[in-house]
Amino acid sequence: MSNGVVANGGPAPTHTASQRYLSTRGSDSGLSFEDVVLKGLASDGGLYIPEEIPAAPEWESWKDLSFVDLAFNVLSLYISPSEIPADDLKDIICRSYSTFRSDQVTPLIPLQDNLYLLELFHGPTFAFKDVALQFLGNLFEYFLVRRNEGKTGRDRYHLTVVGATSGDTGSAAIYGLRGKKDVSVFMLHPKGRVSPIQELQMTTVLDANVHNLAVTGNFDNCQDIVKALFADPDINSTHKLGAVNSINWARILAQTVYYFHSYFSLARQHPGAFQIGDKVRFAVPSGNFGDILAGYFAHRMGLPVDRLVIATNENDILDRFWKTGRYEKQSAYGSAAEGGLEADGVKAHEDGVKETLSPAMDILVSSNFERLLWFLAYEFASSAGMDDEWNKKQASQEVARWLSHLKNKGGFGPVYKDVLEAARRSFESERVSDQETLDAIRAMYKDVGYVLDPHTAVGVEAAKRSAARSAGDGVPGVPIISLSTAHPAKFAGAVTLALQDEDGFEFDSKVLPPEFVGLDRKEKRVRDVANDWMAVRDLVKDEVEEELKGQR
Ligand SMILES: Cc1ncc(COP(=O)(O)O)c(C=O)c1O
Ligand SMILES: N[C@@H](CCOP(=O)(O)O)C(=O)O
Repeated sequence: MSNGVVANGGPAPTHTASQRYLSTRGSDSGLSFEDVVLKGLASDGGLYIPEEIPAAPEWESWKDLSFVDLAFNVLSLYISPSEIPADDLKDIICRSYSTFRSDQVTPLIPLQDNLYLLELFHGPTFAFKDVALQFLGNLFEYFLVRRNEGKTGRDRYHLTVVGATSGDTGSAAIYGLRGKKDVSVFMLHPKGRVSPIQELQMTTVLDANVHNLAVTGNFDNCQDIVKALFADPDINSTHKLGAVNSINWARILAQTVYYFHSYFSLARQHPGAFQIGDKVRFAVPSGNFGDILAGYFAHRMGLPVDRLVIATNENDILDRFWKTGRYEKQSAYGSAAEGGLEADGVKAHEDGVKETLSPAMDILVSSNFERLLWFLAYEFASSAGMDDEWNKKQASQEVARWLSHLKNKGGFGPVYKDVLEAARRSFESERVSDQETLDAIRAMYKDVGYVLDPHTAVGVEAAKRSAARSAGDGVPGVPIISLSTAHPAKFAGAVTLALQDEDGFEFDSKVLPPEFVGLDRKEKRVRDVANDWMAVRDLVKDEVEEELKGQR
């Protein structure tokens, strides 16, 4: 296909056909939006990407649109009316954002100087995941109602969602899917390694279709179990597995909207001073690389992005890649885990993951990085002057090779110089320690009275360093939008640690929203499971069977 593409050139947009999708590892191509949303992960283990990135035509004219209308325009570039009629898509979008507490959905807050905070936590579970998962929950429901029309009993398409969470995806997915017909949800979290509020948000949801599994292990173990289930042809075909993690393309797509929205908010806040067409920088607290990848897509669609600043905590595989061109689970230049140390008081597990104050980013391997790698490899292949099919094939082969090295040897790289240079043209990266996170929370509270959550603080610290670097290079003045990915009340421990000695600070009155009060007195449901994908597979099968018996 065809229309309005920036990735590979092509004619002007007409947007009558949906984008087609391919797997980053090359085995699948030509899939529809509905196929990739329901399948989640490709059968070769790859992630789905659009075959082309559409240019947003006349995006400048979207400046005064509401969030919902803007979302409709952005999503329509990827979903044609032949796949979801326009009125239905509008209805799905409206319902998804009617659950948010802010009428702007994702408001932009001026913090200081040229620094702005994009508050993404006004959805039901107080984290940025709601923006995509409210939409994805309604999208699943829409496709299932359509597929199951006139069908009864075992003929109905029943989706078995399996997801891994370090805390936020879990509750957002559960709130997006609880009580929905024809869907069961299994969320795996690392036992004891999510914050108390996050755990309560998940385990106090008692709907029959919601199943919380506490895995003895870390987040990467949970993610590996999910990927092993998707790779198992048996359960995948008998149980029609679905994904809610950012491996699901719909997650990334929905998140591109707030990059556009915040850009326009900035223009509206500064008429005259900030013109449409001026560049901005985005700083993004990063773990699985989904949120910042959405920014990359917005940029490729035409949004004037100067740089995307990756902000990692001490689990810094991304930062190390941007500095060295190597993507390795263990740091070659020494980590607390290798030395068995407790650097800066950070607990390092034998598995290499460090337990930090920003636990949602305690990730060894960032799954969405694979999608960026494909585009970088594609750009590199395109310089050889061959046809587009060849370029795509080359990119997929390269990605498959890199990912196989990651799996079998624990890493790959250094990548080709051109690939790293292309990565550095769009992105820069920063690593922020726990101590620096606490300092950032404290400084922002002292300076402007704003309470940052620890993940957001990692982003803000990175944003400030990025601004300082630009000023040093003689190019000051680019506004920076730092993404605020969670409400501070979700991470009481870190926030209290940072602010307990500040005059007048009191967590319950200053930070805690009424929605969290009394959560710990509610009934909970959760099952402990070993770090063993086959045990999880058997449990999922049994539980789905029970659920279906109860319904039919
Ligand atoms: C609060 C918070 N901030 C940042 C991140 C990192 O986002 P991503 O995994 O999309 O890079 C997460 C988890 O995904 C999160 O829950
Ligand atoms: N930080 C995440 C980890 C899963 O990331 P996802 O964006 O791929 O779902 C979480 O909160 O669960």
